[in-house]
Amino acid sequence: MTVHFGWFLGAGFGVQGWGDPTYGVGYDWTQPAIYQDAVRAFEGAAFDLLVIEDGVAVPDTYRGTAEVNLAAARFVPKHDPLPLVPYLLGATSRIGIVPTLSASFWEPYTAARLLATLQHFAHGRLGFNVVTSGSDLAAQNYGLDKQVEHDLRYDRADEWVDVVRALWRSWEPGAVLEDTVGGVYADFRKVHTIDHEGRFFRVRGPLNTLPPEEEPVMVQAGASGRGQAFAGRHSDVVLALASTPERMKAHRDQVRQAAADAGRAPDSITVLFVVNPIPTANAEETASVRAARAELTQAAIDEQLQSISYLTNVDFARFDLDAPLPSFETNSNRGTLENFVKSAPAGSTLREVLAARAKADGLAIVGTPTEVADRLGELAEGSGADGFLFTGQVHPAHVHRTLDPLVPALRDAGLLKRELTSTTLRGNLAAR
Ligand SMILES: Cc1cc2nc3c(=O)[nH]c(=O)nc-3n(C[C@H](O)[C@H](O)[C@H](O)COP(=O)(O)O)c2cc1C
Repeated sequence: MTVHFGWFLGAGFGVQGWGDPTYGVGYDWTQPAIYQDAVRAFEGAAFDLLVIEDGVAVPDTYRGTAEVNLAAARFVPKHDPLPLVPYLLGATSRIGIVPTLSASFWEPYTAARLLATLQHFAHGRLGFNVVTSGSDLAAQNYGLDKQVEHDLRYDRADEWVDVVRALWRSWEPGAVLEDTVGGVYADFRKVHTIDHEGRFFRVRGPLNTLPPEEEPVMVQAGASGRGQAFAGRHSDVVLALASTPERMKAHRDQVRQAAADAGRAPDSITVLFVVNPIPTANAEETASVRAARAELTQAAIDEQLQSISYLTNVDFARFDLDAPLPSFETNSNRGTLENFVKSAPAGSTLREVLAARAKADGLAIVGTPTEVADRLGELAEGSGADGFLFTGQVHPAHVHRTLDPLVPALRDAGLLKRELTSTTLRGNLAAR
């Protein structure tokens, strides 16, 4: 049986290919062209969607400085993904395009209007990845001293989604008459205020543009219990990280239970796992790729620590690498911290955690194209996963190094469909 495939652009609309020997050769990451080339390749491969990550801060949590992040172009610089969307839509005709929006920093009215406009351009191919933005640094760009409490962010996001959808429904179907004889563009009886007065938002409505015929697909990646409850209530698609069939199954079961708890059909949510396939030519290359990835150099330590520091708002430079990692809580990405800590047995030192993460393939699936396809087949079968998002930058060489060998192997394995049968994202997600 085929499953869904897509691409998660983890670097966002940011620097692509820094560190690769061909960085910047014949392309400019600040311009739309390489993203258009990449999305054409994804559509040609019959991938259902492209998700574009986003964040709104320059990380300087690790060692109290932005030095490592700026030197390695990690999380920064990054363009706003929304202006890229029309370029990607213009380059394609079937694949879904999913930019990220923050329910913590966007007014629901602004989001509802912007997404409605883009969905008209997209003819049903738009999605939106809703995040609650755990970073204190981001909060400080929006007038706060620090980010509001974790679960409260999701309470606010719940109301945010309700308001966005109420605005999309503020025009009844059939409101637009375009009656040129009678001189009536739209029927005022079918366009309603929403008069929302909630805990976090006051919005009168109605939306001052036409709602799209098909509402954009809501995507979400919360991993904590509260994050999953939010997804269970509202999401069409859930993105998740897990590397074994058992963990994938557990995560998927939790999300489906959250949907049931919210009175929705569990099948109404498509759960996609993010993986990093690394196709190799043979066993020898597989071994050397694994060995290189397992080496805990200072650069590799910095790479792991800058990332976990930013994602948890905690400077990991303050922990002794050779002492057991103390237990602590984060108000930021709870699920991310839990995954990090669980990478090694309880009581492990920070260095042991980092080493275990470097050594384990994690999200990486290293092997020949057939081995990668077989592994994805096992993961899908063992977990019931609805599909996978490949993560990686859209450096042109990287896209082709990944897709050219893997697409035929995935098709041979019966996992990847040959074409997108629908012209809408909902339609493609409903088809297998
Ligand atoms: C695949 C994936 C993609 C994500 N994309 C973003 C993103 O673009 N921007 C962002 O601020 N957070 C992003 N997140 C973070 C999640 O929205 C969420 O905060 C995180 O998984 C922790 O879950 P929790 O908030 O329930 O604790 C992503 C997480 C995952 C697993």
